[in-house]
Amino acid sequence: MPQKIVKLTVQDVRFPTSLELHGSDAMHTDPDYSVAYVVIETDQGMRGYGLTFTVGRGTEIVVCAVEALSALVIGKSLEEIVSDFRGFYRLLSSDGQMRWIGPEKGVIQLATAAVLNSIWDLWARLEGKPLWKLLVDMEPKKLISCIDFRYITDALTEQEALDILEKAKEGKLQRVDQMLKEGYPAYTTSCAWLGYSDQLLRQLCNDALKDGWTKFKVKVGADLEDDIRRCSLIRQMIGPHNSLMIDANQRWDVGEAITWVTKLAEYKPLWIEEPTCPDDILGHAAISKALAPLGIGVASGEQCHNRVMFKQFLQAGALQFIQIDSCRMGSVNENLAVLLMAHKFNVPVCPHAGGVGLCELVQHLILFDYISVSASLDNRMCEFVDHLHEHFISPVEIKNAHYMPPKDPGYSCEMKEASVQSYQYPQGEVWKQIKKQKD
Ligand SMILES: C[C@H](O)[C@@H](O)[C@@H](O)[C@H](O)C(=O)O
Ligand SMILES: [Mg+2]
Repeated sequence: MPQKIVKLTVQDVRFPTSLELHGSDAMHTDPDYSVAYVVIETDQGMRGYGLTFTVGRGTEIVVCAVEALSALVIGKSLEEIVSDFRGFYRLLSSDGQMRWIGPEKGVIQLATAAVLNSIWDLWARLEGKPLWKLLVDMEPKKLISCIDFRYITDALTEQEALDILEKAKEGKLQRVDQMLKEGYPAYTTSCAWLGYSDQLLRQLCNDALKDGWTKFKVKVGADLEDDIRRCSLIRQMIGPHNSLMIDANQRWDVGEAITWVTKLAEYKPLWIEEPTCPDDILGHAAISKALAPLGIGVASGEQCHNRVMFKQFLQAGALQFIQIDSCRMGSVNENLAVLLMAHKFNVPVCPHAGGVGLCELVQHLILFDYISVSASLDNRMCEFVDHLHEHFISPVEIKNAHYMPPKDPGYSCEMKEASVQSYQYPQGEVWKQIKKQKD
């Protein structure tokens, strides 16, 4: 019996993380981690859950965009959608009256991600598999049929994508077993948000070392003296062999990025993340070239709009680490394209995660990448941030600094009903209290 989607709801759910400066960086000094939370329902009572991550006030705009897209979803059956998923992706991303406000970028692409994430979740639930397993078990031809190759065939053809997936069939079962036993390597960003005091940073870093973390990311970019002090402190605590990454969240101009990072080179960062404007492909290429002799790579992607931008970053040799994001681009469909392109260009994928639900979602994609695409763990790791997992029905499981593969069917982003109620903006209890205290 086909599952016809008869309902789509979207909610504005915000967490007051700015109160303790969790998530703060050189550009987002007081973020309230938020989601546009989507629930779709079929005529047979099945549900799919999806979300996109946003920050604070921006959420209400994303919610409007999801509402605008909902008419394209309601009335379709899941079978109809997944039998031509490429076509459905195009329907959402190329709607003649809405593509003007994108195309495939910004608010409308965040909304597309939320909607498509809920469809992938529903599909995986109906197959009784966690999303990563749905992808891993899917025949290459079917996987390819989910990807829109428009604008990327000069970098990756369908045939090349198929060949990559066919080739990676070798050793796949062993890699599934390995992941189930060991999990996928992770790094932590939780210790060193920009707004944290040195004392807190020290304490969190100490705890993380005790918990077996070996890779740490530090926020930089607002004040050079602060950065020198914080990087030196962390490097001293973690020792010479653990990894340190730094993240400027787009703070600098190109020349400034090169000078600033050169001054931090003695702390041996593996990468500088988002040194400049996320749209500046040639700028990133220039920074990469200047920092290569220092052994520092450039990473970016959490605010990279779409597969076309990633294509150009790869073609220009502008990034040494590709940071896919489960909610910024057009969901699994578009991320599959980027994983395959990154493989062709031989650039490791180290996903962006954190926020609300980003770890829950992206772990599926990186497991798929290892098992079915890259077959390598060299220079690869997935971000982890230890906030807000308690609001999810199937939260991530971290063991010994590794993501353990999720077992529950779906895409892991169903939230607890009580959390959605309390944190809904502005009517949730938590926000009412905050307002009362302010008044
Ligand atoms: C506002 C957010 O916390 C960002 O700072 C965060 O996503 C960050 O760039 C990261 O790499 O985790
Ligand atoms: Mg970042």
